[in-house]
Amino acid sequence: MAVYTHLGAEVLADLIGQYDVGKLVSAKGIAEGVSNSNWLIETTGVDGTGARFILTMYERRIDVRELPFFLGLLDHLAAKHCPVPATIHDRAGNAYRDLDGKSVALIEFLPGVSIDEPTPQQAHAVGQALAQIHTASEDFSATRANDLRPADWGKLFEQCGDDAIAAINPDLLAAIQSHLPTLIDDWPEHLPKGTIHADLFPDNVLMLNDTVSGLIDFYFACSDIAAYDLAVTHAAWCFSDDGTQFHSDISKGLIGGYLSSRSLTPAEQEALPILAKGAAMRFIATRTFDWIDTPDTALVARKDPMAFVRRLNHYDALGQNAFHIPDQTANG
Ligand SMILES: Nc1ncnc2c1ncn2[C@@H]1O[C@H](COP(=O)(O)OP(=O)(O)OP(=O)(O)O)[C@@H](O)[C@H]1O
Ligand SMILES: N[C@@H](CCO)C(=O)O
Repeated sequence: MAVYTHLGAEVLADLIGQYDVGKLVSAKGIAEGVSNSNWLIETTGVDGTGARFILTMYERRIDVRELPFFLGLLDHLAAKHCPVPATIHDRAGNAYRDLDGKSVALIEFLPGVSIDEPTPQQAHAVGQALAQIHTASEDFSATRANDLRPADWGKLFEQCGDDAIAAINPDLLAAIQSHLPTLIDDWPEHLPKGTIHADLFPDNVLMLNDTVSGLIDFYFACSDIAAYDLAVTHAAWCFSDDGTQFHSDISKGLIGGYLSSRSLTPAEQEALPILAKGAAMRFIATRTFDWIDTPDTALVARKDPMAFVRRLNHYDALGQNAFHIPDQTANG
């Protein structure tokens, strides 16, 4: 369920009337997603041939003061022909509006479906699209600090408390205690930074066959290490959901796709194992926090932190061999 607020037909028609998109035809709540309320909006379109949009109401987690960064980034990337939805501005030029004390944005609808089990070709397309947004955002001037860096993972674990963490699974606490200090001490701060998506999971990618039609949900986007974004995407795409199986063909496809559009420096390549362990720890941290914070009777399904402990152990065991850097493109 992800429609937290009821919007009546008149309120919606009045809202859509603030944009040059034709008249409201229908609005359907979208079940996917947990952070915001989303509706699929159909209008008559400016020329009467019909048009579709996504209306997002920002419910929680997102600080409204950060909306200019997130929505400005979408506009910047869309203008550079990256597969991301542009925001629709109202007649006064606003990218977002206030509706009964909550912020709402109207966003371009992109076709496509999220893929659960990608093929290597699809992973290649995802890697390429990720590199494309890294390159296209090089001249995006706005910045946003990443609020989920190694020290922040530590703070989340402190808030949870060791006993509560061990109660989920003793191996969870053991993995945190054995890896977090090194990740904090050895985090490769010197690597090239830029604007990153930071949460490019399969549910945030829309695909039409082997083509990426949409990268969505940029609400963790921030200014940080570019290769960390590749590591996050690797951790998100190259394993079975529960983290028990590593798919090396997907890894090859993803990294090959990334390198086809943006090269990795030798330092970035060398840092991939620690970045990937960090990526796993970032999702262990938020999943552990959410697990403890969300009652097991809640409507929202909790995500298992152990799925990322298994990824962390895999990266720890394989080191550089978890990545597949083709020699001929390695240095651009
Ligand atoms: N621009 C878009 N075009 C087409 N469909 C979209 C678009 N944006 C969102 N969607 C659809 O809406 C669903 C929910 O969007 P999203 O994942 O951004 O939700 P959320 O609640 O904001 O995020 P989260 O997944 O972090 O809880 C997506 O799974 C997708 O089906
Ligand atoms: N994609 C994340 C949730 C958002 O941070 C996860 O699967 O844990």
